[in-house]
Amino acid sequence: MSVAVLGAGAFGTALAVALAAKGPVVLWGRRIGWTGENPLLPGVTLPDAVTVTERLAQARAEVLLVVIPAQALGGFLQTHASALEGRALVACAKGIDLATGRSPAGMLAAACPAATVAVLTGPSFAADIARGLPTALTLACADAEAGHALQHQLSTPALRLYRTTDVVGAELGGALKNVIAIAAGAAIGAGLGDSARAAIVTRGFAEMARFAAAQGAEPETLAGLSGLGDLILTATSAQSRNFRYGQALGQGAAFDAAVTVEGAATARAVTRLAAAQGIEMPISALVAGLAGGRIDVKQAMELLLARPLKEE
Ligand SMILES: NC(=O)C1=CN([C@@H]2O[C@H](COP(=O)(O)OP(=O)(O)OC[C@H]3O[C@@H](n4cnc5c(N)ncnc54)[C@H](OP(=O)(O)O)[C@@H]3O)[C@@H](O)[C@H]2O)C=CC1
Ligand SMILES: O=C(CO)COP(=O)(O)O
Repeated sequence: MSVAVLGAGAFGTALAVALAAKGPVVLWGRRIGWTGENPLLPGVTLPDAVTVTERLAQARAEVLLVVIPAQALGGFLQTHASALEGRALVACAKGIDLATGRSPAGMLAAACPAATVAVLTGPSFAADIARGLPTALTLACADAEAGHALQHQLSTPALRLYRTTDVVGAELGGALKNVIAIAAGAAIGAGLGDSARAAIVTRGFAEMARFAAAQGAEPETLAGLSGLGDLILTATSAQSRNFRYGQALGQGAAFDAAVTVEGAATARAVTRLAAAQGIEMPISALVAGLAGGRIDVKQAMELLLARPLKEE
């Protein structure tokens, strides 16, 4: 099986490094301005088995891992969908597209109807994967047979993939945990304490599960690696860009706009979808307000605490 990774950011590069343990990997980026070490993944030297290219035609593999941020994926597909058609496409981004309300796998399936679409998601920092640290992820594919094959093709001794056919649940867990991680970071940044963070993470998980169930996801998927597992990682680690962005909001500090923070746009996208479906997502709505600069953390907390008392 041949593998190519599309998107040479931190995560794409890390996945290419990990999969190079099993054979040659092509890593495609639209503008590779580096040699030897990707500045988005400092300290990681590429193995010889990884070929880096700016020519998409060189990424002619059977399995393509698509690791382009959710809000950029639509633009990429507009130009390049025909080059991806008919292959096994593994969506690795975590978000919901603001323009269409679709998940990355949904966007791939719409753009490439003859492709087999799967999802790779779960708790994993690029730096950990690239260093070969043990990691467990979820491989989701509606086609159980194809999912089984991909699970084995993409697992390595350090990267252990569990499989599911619940694509919707796996993707929503990964997208929504970023939103809640921003809220957790904001609470810590504003000095509200670890107890407040635990409350936000737990109530945030409740709204993740509520929204996902309404889209047809299995509750077990949300409670697994792709949902709760990734929420725990992202809401508790300063390695997370979403958490750090939230922290900056809580501190009233500036944050580098060039850093990928999927949860900011996803908060807006999910708030819009939830409102249209009558689903209550108070924390996500407040994160959308915070990210849009419409409210500050103090106002957000006042609004949360003023909500009517209710059953858990
Ligand atoms: N980093 C991590 O630890 C993890 C990340 N993820 C997910 O992976 C996805 C990618 O994140 P990550 O790699 O970290 O992000 P980075 O910010 O490190 O890199 C993003 C990459 O996407 C490229 N890109 C942006 N727009 C396009 C486009 N239109 N066409 C082609 N390439 C494009 C950028 O290229 P350019 O420099 O040219 O703009 C850049 O190389 C996100 O959804 C993230 O949530 C998932 C798990 C872990
Ligand atoms: O998805 C991730 C960990 O599983 C990476 O999180 P950040 O994008 O917040 O860094």
